[in-house]
Amino acid sequence: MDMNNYLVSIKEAMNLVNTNVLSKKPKKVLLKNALDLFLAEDIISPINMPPFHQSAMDGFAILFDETHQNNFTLVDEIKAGDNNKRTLNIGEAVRIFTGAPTPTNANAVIMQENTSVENGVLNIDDTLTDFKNIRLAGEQIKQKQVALQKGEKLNPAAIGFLATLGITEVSVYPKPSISIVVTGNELVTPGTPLEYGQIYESNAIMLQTALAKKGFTDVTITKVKDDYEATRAALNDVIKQSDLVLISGGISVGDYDFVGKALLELKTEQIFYKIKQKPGKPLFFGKNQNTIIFALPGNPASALTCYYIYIESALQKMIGNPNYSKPTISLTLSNEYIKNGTRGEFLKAKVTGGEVEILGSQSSAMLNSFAQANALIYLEDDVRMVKKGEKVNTYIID
Ligand SMILES: Nc1nc2c(c(=O)[nH]1)N[C@H]1C(S)=C(S)[C@@H](COP(=O)(O)OP(=O)(O)OC[C@H]3O[C@@H](n4cnc5c(N)ncnc54)[C@H](O)[C@@H]3O)O[C@H]1N2
Ligand code: MOO
Repeated sequence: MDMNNYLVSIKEAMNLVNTNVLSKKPKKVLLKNALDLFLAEDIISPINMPPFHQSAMDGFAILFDETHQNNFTLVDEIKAGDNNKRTLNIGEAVRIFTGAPTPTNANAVIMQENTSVENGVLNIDDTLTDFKNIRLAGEQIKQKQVALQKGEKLNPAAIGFLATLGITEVSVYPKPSISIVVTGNELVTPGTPLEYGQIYESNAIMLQTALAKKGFTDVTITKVKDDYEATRAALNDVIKQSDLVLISGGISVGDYDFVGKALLELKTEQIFYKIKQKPGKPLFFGKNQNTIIFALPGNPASALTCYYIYIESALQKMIGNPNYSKPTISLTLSNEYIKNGTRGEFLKAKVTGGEVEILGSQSSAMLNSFAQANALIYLEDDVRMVKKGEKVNTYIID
């Protein structure tokens, strides 16, 4: 691995993530486990839906023609679920209920509010039109037609729709298994008193909940000390076990930053290391066999920014989202900001109404303003300042 000083641009880094992360192999899953996953194949309807001509109302199914438009003879009753496949003669009617199969040649259902019955004869106070209140067999979808196409996202309606067709399993791109590895001698789990020199570990729970928010829950967390052997052993394990490894800290140039060296030792292919951006300059992205690896800078705001900008896209690629792009809008800025340096910047920001405000505490070590942010403003490398009233490119984080 070349831990050199070349910085890729933000655009290059985004492209490299998009081109190097591939979807997982499709897998059959039960429909109830397929929410928000993407179809890996077209779904062909095994049946007509509805499967039979169906009454849309409680009332009477009739067979009329131009000579016979009233005074129908009641000959039967059919309720929902009845296995009664019958026909009518002209001038006949059956009592019928919503969802019941209409007589196969019935040409209208009249809702009961518009009828009266006397001595077995049905009188109608309604206009008669062909197939009034009848849901025709196959009118929603016909057998062998494509119900949903490959690449469609399975929302609850899609899942319901497939269930109406009797489908129980679908082939989808599964979610990745994810390992979060947290490095740092100084880190203590919240709940324990701090000693001098220690801080509370917060990146694991932050990343874990960010993943959970997007439906990624197959996550394990490993904590390692700043020790080369321990780091290498932990990374070796998680790389073997996971589709995606997110490492926090230890990726910079300090004497106790062992992540880069360990990844190299484990024959990880470096795709990039360091981006011309603030925060999150020392972001490492690579592959080891089929495992995608991001080594995130330990500074909490840097780690989370990298998650939103790069890892969310990688996750969408992994689950086969065919057309994902980060939700971006151009908004009017409500305050001014002077940018130092030539790195592109992602600024914690708050969108209210049609405007966006750059928040205070932009330090990559701080989360206090990030906690109130719902957006990241992207300023390109060559921007020096942005003024109130200017339009800025804003990524919505939700
Ligand atoms: N000589 C240089 N030093 C540094 C550079 C540089 O280019 N040259 N880059 C700086 C930048 S920018 C960043 S970002 C950090 C990244 O360093 P590491 O990824 O090696 O992260 P650590 O040193 O382990 O931690 C940085 C910071 O974050 C705190 N931290 C780490 N993990 C957690 C956690 N899980 N929960 C809460 N806080 C965490 C850690 O205590 C440090 O304060 O390097 C700069 N240095
Ligand atoms: O790149 Mo570091 O993430 O700015 O603090």
